[in-house]
Parts: sequence; C-alpha cells; structure tokens
Amino acid sequence: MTTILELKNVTKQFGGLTAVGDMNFQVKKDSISGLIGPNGAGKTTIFNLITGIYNVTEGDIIFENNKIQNMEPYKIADMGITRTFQNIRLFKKLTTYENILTACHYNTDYSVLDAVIRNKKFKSGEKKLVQQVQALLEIMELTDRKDVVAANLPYGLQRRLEIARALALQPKLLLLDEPAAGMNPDETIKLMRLIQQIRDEFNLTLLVIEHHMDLIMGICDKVVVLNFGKKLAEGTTQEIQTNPKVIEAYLGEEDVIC
Ligand SMILES: Nc1ncnc2c1ncn2[C@@H]1O[C@H](COP(=O)(O)OP(=O)(O)OP(=O)(O)O)[C@@H](O)[C@H]1O
Repeated sequence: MTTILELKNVTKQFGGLTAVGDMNFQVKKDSISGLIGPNGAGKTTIFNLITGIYNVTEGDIIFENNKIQNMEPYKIADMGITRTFQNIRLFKKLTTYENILTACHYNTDYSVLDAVIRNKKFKSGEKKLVQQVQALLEIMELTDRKDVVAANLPYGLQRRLEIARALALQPKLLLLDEPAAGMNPDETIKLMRLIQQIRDEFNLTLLVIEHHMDLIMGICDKVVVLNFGKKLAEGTTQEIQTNPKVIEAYLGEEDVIC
C-alpha cells in the first residue's frame, strides 16, 4: 500500500510549550487510521498542522509526495485534504439539503457567465449537483431530514451532516475530529458503519481523532497514540490494546469511552 500522508520530525511549539514534539507517522492510502491520547496530547494540533491552520515549528508534512507544511489552508484543501471540527460548524439556519448543496457548489465547473445566461453547461451542471446532494443525503442517511434546518437536527445528525459537507468537497484524505463526540452508543455504532462505507464508496483515506474506543478499535487499520505531544505507540488495534505503556497512560483512564 502506498503512503498518502507522512509526518516527518514535526514539532509545533506555542511559546515555551511543545504541543507536538518530533512526530513521525505515516498514513497508508485507503486506510482508516486513528489518533488517540489524553486531553491536551496534541491531536487537534496535528490536524491544524496538516490543514495549514498552524505553521510547523520544524519538520515536514508530505501529502502525495508534496511537502505541504505551512501552505495556505485553501491550497491544502484544493489538493484534497478536508476535515471536520470538534465543535460542529454548519450553516445553522440553512436546511440539511442547502448545507450540502453549498459545499457541492465548490466543485462546479460552470462559470458565473454560464449561470447568468443559464446555458446548457449550467443546466447540466445543476442537474449533476442535485444528484450529488441526493447521493450524499442517502449515504449519510439524512434524506428524510433534508428540509430540516440544521440547528433543529439532533446532535448526532448534525455530526453526520458535517461529514456529508466534507465529502461534498471530494477529498482524498478526510480528517475527522471526534466525530462521535456526544453520540449515544447506538449512534456511534451507526457512525462506525457509515465511516467504513464512505471509505469504500469514495476511495477515501481517513484519519480519525476519537475518545470513543469502541469506534477506534472497531474501524481502524492502525492507531497512533500520543501523550504530551509525543508518539507513545503505533500499531494495529490489537497491539495498542495490549500495549502496557498505552494502558498506563491512556486506556486505563476512567473517562475513556468504551
Ligand atoms: N493556539 C494555541 N496556543 C497555545 N497553546 C495551544 C494552542 N493550541 C493548542 N495549544 C496547546 O497545545 C496542547 C495540545 O492541544 P491539542 O488541542 O492539540 O490537544 P488534543 O490532544 O487535541 O486535546 P483534546 O482531546 O482535549 O481535544 C495543549 O496543551 C493546548 O493547550
């Protein structure tokens, strides 16, 4: 399997605080990888470095053989990396359908002029958009809520809508920051199934931050464990679950959600 993303000796300092220190790991194409660790371990900082929100202090981030560290976030998004956020970011007053549609518009190939004169290119583009939105509604099981305003969706469905919006941007690598936060066990199981399904249907690679261990252990091909900004361990779910260092630093904690 080829490597789609690699962090090489990546360090991020905030003043005197090393949030991420000398981090090295690889993500294989078409895999689902997990990033876990106690609160403040540096997980979200790594997402912010990969997506260009933060500049690295040192080191390289390589995506499809290109160094992307310190590039503008929009350029990184254009290269095919999309993310969701720990705190949900939706257009709260728009419907589920409209939320996805606005994201799909990012990939249209007609110009403003085509839209103004409503020519054939515009009409076929719009038809494709509608099909794309419907497909995303269906795969994320949101079709029956398509006319509900985002703010009125139950929390678990808002999280699924966020993923649908991210998928609308047609990423190659999707970063999910605590996608199951606030979900009950049933919703979490459903989400696990959906994440596997989108990986298969969209030929996606996923990197997932999550405290719900059922989800991580249920879907990840590989897990990287962080502690105090450093890599504590890396391996298969089996290796991680039985690693004494991981159990001591993280899995033994009472607030890890199993
Ligand atoms: N913009 C910032 N300025 C200063 N310190 C920051 C900044 N962003 C993160 N940090 C610090 O870096 C460390 C790592 O934070 P980060 O949010 O990456 O942890 P995390 O593993 O995602 O935690 P959680 O599981 O609670 O979301 C923390 O000590 C945090 O306070």
